Amino acid sequence: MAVDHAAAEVDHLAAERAAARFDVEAMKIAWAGSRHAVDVADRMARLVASDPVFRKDNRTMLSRKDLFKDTLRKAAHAWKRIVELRLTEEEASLLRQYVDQPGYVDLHWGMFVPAIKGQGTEEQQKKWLPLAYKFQIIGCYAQTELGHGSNVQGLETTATFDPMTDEFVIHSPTLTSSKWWPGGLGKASTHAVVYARLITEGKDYGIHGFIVQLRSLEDHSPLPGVTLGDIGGKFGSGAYNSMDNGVLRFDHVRIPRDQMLMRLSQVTREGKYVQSDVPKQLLYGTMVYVRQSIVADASKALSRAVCIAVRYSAIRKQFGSQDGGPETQVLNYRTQQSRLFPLLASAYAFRFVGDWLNWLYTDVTQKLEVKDYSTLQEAHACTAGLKAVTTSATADAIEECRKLCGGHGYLNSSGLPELFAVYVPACTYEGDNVVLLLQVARILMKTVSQLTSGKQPVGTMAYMGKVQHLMQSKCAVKTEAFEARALRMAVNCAQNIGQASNQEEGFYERSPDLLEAAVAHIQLIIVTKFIEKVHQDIPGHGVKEQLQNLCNVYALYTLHKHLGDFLATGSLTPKQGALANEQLGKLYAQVRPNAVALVDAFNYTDHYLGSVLGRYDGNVYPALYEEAWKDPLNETVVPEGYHEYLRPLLKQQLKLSRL
Ligand SMILES: CCCCCCCCCCCCCCCC(=O)SCCNC(=O)CCNC(=O)[C@H](O)C(C)(C)COP(=O)(O)OP(=O)(O)OC[C@H]1O[C@@H](n2cnc3c(N)ncnc32)[C@H](O)[C@@H]1OP(=O)(O)O
Ligand SMILES: Cc1cc2nc3c(=O)[nH]c(=O)nc-3n(C[C@H](O)[C@H](O)[C@H](O)COP(=O)(O)OP(=O)(O)OC[C@H]3O[C@@H](n4cnc5c(N)ncnc54)[C@H](O)[C@@H]3O)c2cc1C
Repeated sequence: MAVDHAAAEVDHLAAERAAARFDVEAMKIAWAGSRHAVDVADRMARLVASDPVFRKDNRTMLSRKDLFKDTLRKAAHAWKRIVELRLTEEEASLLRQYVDQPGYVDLHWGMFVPAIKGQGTEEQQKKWLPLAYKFQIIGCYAQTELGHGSNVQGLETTATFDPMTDEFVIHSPTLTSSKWWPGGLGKASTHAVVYARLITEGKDYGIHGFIVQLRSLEDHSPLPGVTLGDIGGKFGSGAYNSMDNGVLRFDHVRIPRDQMLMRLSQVTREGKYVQSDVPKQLLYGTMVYVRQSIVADASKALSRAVCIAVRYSAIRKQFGSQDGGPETQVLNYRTQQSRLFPLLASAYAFRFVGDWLNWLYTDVTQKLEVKDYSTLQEAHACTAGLKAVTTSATADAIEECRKLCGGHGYLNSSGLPELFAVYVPACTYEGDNVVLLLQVARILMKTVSQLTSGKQPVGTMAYMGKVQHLMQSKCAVKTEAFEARALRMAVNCAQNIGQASNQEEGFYERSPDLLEAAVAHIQLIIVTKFIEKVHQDIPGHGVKEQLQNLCNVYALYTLHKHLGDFLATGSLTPKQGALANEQLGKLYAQVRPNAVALVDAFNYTDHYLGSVLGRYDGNVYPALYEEAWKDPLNETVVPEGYHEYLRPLLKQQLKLSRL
């Protein structure tokens, strides 16, 4: 008798859900942060999913032009809904998230508005923000150039003050000074915050921000002296190609003096440069803001990939029966668990450290308002380091999830190829991850060098103050081992640098080790914040226990993966390392019955997930089958090109065989 495999698979997910040992609704709250957060997210996700304009299942089949137009249409429709329904800022930003299509709107709200808020004076904010809030202007963030991205101080665009006319002249003196990459610049933006070298009274004062109009507000044509366009197709089909990353050149474009963002420093009517009493690093404030939102974004991308891979692994069966009986769900294979469950634990870890980072950012911002700059370095180190570690781990994890889904994971309809292609530039934008980790390493070296002077490190570096204890002690398998590993790696680097002829040379020579020391420090932060989370009062049957398990999985997996560091620094013995690995295997067995419910707690709609493999109902095979027929190649039974290229070939073979 023919078995209806499809029906059996659906039942599988129901059985998985029934077997879970915790309250999924309560876990949804723990994941989202509050009952309110669950409800708002749920409402916005459903609003998007039920609206045909937000359809995205055909995205990978659209040409670049059609995809871009579709992005404009979705952005306009989203704005219309936001206005019609009078959505709050929180609701509007969730709605944009669930539309899930990168576009100019991300840069407008994500960087242009924050740059004006952070670096503009009150009058400048009063003038420009209402225009931006109502979309009467569209803005982007034009910092990176063809020749320089990481080295911000090396940018070449100039803004020369002309006291005769009270204007700045914005100019691109070389090809390499062309702005290159800014999202939304290529086709959509009317304005940009442009970063350029300020020159006044013949002196170069370095990089400053300027608001520059690029396109006419009448017909969208470029203003005189402005050359701009899109920089071309990017990695993957669909994916980040919905974004118009652009190129921009200026030929002596004049802007009024008051379009220099003047909160941090000013140029007077006479052309005098006046530095405010705020640290010049605040120029980098927009990047700090975006880096913290990128960390929050990492847990979203990772949880999506893991949700697809866990549900599909519960559906997919291979081997296990020689006599026609049921095969084994691939989720039951120990290897599948040891690859997948650490990623599930990482999604939760990144979610909680992202919440903490958001708290830190808010705290630092409030301190800045009362001119307390003491936590600026901590904010920079944490945002840069966490951005680097979470995005690298997430990009690798999405690719691992694709492999965990076998052949079907390679299909666009699995959602994983597009998710990877959209996500992977996060390792580069907003600061290349290596460059950012070296920033963390510099701060670590500074902290180590100050230990002897008795200066007590604070914040996430406070553990380094326990140097006497951590350099000597044998550690139990818990946070202390992570602290000892991070501190000892940093101290080793500092000692090696100290032996070089000069500090800079030593830093350069030791930079590969410094990267690893920075990663160790950031992983300590992630583990610590996860532990702090599970020590909180978390309501709901079994929820705290599940989070405790995942926290242990994250810590022990990280330990296992970097065992070399722990052993080389003597932070653990080989025996402890082996025990930790034993323990990890046992934890996987505890995660197994809860795995499907743990990804259900992310509360993603099928629309947002965008994956036939990750469907909530588990009805994978009919959906895969149906999806295949939608491909444009299947519009005709006999393919285009048959008469030109296949038929002559086949006929020729026939003639040859008759010879
Ligand atoms: C789908 C929808 C999703 C939406 C959800 C949201 C996601 C949103 C996605 C948006 C989509 C992509 C959007 C991409 C947008 C770009 O990519 S915009 C361009 C980003 N560009 C970068 O990140 C460039 C990276 N480079 C840099 O940040 C800096 O130049 C570097 C590397 C930090 C070097 O800075 P530097 O001033 O040359 O040199 P350095 O001597 O190292 O630093 C000087 C001092 O400043 C300090 N410092 C450096 N940086 C900072 C800082 N940021 N803060 C405070 N202090 C700092 C240093 O610690 C140092 O301190 P001291 O030792 O003197 O005390
Ligand atoms: C999708 C996307 C969107 C973007 N959006 C924007 C935007 O909206 N606005 C904007 O202004 N920019 C944007 N960017 C640009 C982005 O910020 C830069 O690409 C990024 O900062 C990296 O700089 P880079 O390209 O100069 O890389 P490079 O610095 O040239 O990196 C090349 C290699 O050199 C290494 N390297 C560089 N410096 C060092 C060092 N000191 N020590 C050791 N190794 C080093 C890097 O690790 C990397 O391996 C975007 C980029 C992408 C990919």
